[in-house]
Amino acid sequence: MNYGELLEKRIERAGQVCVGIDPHPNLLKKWGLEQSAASVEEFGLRTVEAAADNAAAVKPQSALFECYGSKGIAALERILHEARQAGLVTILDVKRGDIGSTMAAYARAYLSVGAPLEADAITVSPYLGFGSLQPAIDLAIENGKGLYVLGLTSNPEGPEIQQAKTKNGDSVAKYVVEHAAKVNKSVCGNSHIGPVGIVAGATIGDALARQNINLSNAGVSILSPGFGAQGAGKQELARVFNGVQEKVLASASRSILMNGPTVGGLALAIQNFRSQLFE
Ligand SMILES: O=c1ccn([C@@H]2O[C@H](COP(=O)(O)O)[C@@H](O)[C@H]2O)c(=O)[nH]1
Repeated sequence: MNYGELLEKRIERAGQVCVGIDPHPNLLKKWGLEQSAASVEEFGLRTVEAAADNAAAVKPQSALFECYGSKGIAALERILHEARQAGLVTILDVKRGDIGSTMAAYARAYLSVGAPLEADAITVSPYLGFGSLQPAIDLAIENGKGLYVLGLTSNPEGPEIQQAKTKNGDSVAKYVVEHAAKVNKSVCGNSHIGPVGIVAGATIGDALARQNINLSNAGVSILSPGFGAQGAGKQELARVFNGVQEKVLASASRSILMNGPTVGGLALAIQNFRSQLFE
């Protein structure tokens, strides 16, 4: 099964919702956990349990595990493994991007079958040139994995680069989307979700329309952070993604995780997030 098929199947069952696993120090404290690798593992596993029946995907934030060194990475490995066992789509938010030869190694680290940090998809940065991502694209296609390329990120600093104009007058973000669409078309004709998705924050206002970015025929899954703690809600989902809402995988971390530490509290928060956006 390729990434698009996996995601579609899971969304059909549990909705267009992704739960971020971001064990920030203040959340660990709120959950009554100390700051340690064992705690972030506990934090992640409880979140996975809560998401298992209520979300399509989980998105661990790699940085918040890397803080704890090798033990934090081991915790991340276990969480990714358990999430995949639970049938969740795993998107590792690791925002990798490097020259092609190194990108190939990053791709092997996350997108190889049986790798310790194997995920179903990862986030990648196109700012060394879209072509630098080719080794990751190739491995994703080979192994039925996915990539989410940073297109229009949810943070306020994003537009200065992402919405800057390229030589032909189009924005960098439009260029990124067009390249993603080209890959998806070559793999699956754009009628289904292809291996290359786009990160587009729910906080970007009318950026898609202003830059004439068409996501409807691009074969992309749209990973959309910005909900909850960053301020976006149902109105933004409708306005920002007018006409392409069915492609959105809405992601929230802190606004859900603040409802821990119990699995029941987290599960309810995920259900509420889903119903507030999609019902
Ligand atoms: O454009 C982007 C890309 C990634 N993120 C990541 O998503 C979560 C958001 O957390 P919240 O607590 O829901 O704000 C976090 O891991 C970011 O690194 C993003 O916010 N925007």
